[in-house]
Amino acid sequence: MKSFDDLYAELVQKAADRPEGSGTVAALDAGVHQIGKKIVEEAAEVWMAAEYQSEAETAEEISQLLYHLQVMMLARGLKPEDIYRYL
Ligand SMILES: N=c1c2ncn([C@@H]3O[C@H](COP(=O)(O)OP(=O)(O)OP(=O)(O)O)[C@@H](O)[C@H]3O)c2ncn1[C@@H]1O[C@H](COP(=O)(O)O)[C@@H](O)[C@H]1O
Repeated sequence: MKSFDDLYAELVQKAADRPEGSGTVAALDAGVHQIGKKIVEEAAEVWMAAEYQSEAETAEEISQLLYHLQVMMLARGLKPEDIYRYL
């Protein structure tokens, strides 16, 4: 099972290697404004899933929000440690 840190390491590699078809590379190229819009969209989907959908569906939406937050971390040059210090 993939952890938060595992996913971050994978995304760092994607950003460096820039493989064809990577959604992460496309999102990073689109920039902070577009990534921010996606975060807001995914956050709303988490909210709606938590109110009206199953636990599994809510968990999936949360995973997608975490992914897009990690893309924003990469776009702004933030590492997990930079976030953990505030937890
Ligand atoms: N965990 C994720 C992940 N979660 C969410 N997403 C993206 O976020 C979107 C969220 O889905 P929605 O249901 O909101 O779909 P949507 O609105 O139709 O999506 P889009 O039209 O915006 O693509 C998905 O379509 C993916 O593009 C993710 N994209 C990639 N990953 C993982 O990130 C890694 C790198 O991925 P690539 O860069 O694509 O190789 C891989 O391990 C992937 O599994």
